[in-house]
Amino acid sequence: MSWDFLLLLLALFALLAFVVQLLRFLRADGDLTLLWAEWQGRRPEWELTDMVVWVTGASSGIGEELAYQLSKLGVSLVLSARRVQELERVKRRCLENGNLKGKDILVLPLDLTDISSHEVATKTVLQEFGKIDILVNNGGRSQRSLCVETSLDVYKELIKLNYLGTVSLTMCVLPHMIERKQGKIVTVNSFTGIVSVPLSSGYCASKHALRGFFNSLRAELFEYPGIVVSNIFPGPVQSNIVKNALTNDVTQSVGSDPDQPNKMATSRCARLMLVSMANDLKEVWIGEQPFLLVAYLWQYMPTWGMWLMNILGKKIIKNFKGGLGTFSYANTWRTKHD
Ligand SMILES: NC(=O)c1ccc[n+]([C@@H]2O[C@H](COP(=O)([O-])OP(=O)(O)OC[C@H]3O[C@@H](n4cnc5c(N)ncnc54)[C@H](O)[C@@H]3O)[C@@H](O)[C@H]2O)c1
Repeated sequence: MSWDFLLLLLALFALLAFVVQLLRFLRADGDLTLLWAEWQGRRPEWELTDMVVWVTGASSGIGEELAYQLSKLGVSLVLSARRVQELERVKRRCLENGNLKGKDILVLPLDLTDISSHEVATKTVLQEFGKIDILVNNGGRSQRSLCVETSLDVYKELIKLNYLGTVSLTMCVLPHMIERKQGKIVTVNSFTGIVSVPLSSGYCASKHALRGFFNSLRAELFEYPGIVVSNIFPGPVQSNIVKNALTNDVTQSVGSDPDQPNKMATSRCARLMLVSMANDLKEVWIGEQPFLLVAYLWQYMPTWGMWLMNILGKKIIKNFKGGLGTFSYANTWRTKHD
């Protein structure tokens, strides 16, 4: 066999390996660090047991599903949102399907916009369980309205809830984590904290603000390597986020979500969040294609990302005005993961 032939074989093999990796990447539903952690990293079942985990927005969607998966890991859970009956329902399901006893779950009603209540809520958790290992800043609301038609009250509400409410609760919990020199602050951001999309200007602004705040906070906590500040950026996930999204009027919500079947399963998103927590990942992207690729494009080639968004934006706005799902343009090229 000649050297030329051997080199050709080697080149073909390298090309094949590259194509396989590219295809894997195109089917990925998380960033590569996260998928590596899921494959080779620490498992939530080993790492997160015996922890006290406080989840805001636990009455619905991602927070609710996270509560169910956490309840199977043997953690102590604090469930917060505004509606007590909904939290009690989630608690009952956690007890039915998980490994916890009634005393392991605290239902703690909390309105993120009622900032004056956050200190008392934090003290209540500490009195009940003596520590907070993980704060999951998950509660929030989205928006579907054109900027030019939107009342300033909508912007105020989104910043008050998504940004200031989250910052305020974090500031209440932080001194306790600093005292213990350990803890995890996990904030559910969004792809819209990276990519700016039409119809969500106030929501994008609140999520971009969260990204800036928590990245600065992490840098300030350099003396406390045991405190992990983790930002989770999901793409579209099945939940009530669009149904409850604000419109151009702060008293009105959207009320329905035609896109629901086209989104990532809530259970998959929650599982990848647990993997991130177990592996102390600091920036985590979770989403199906093509949304994940759009996030990569926006982050690494912003001019192309903005060019693409101008094209998609027209379609998104047209769909919204026609009462269709805003993502229906993406249905032809989606990966499906359970
Ligand atoms: N579902 C998605 O497509 C998606 C994508 C990216 C990011 N997110 C983020 O995920 C988080 C969870 O949203 P979801 O998708 O599960 O939606 P959801 O509407 O199903 O759940 C939102 C939760 O936040 C709570 N909440 C709303 N206002 C509150 C307030 N004033 N005080 C306390 N709690 C309040 C709700 O009661 C609910 O429990 C949000 O921060 C959202 O921005 C969602």
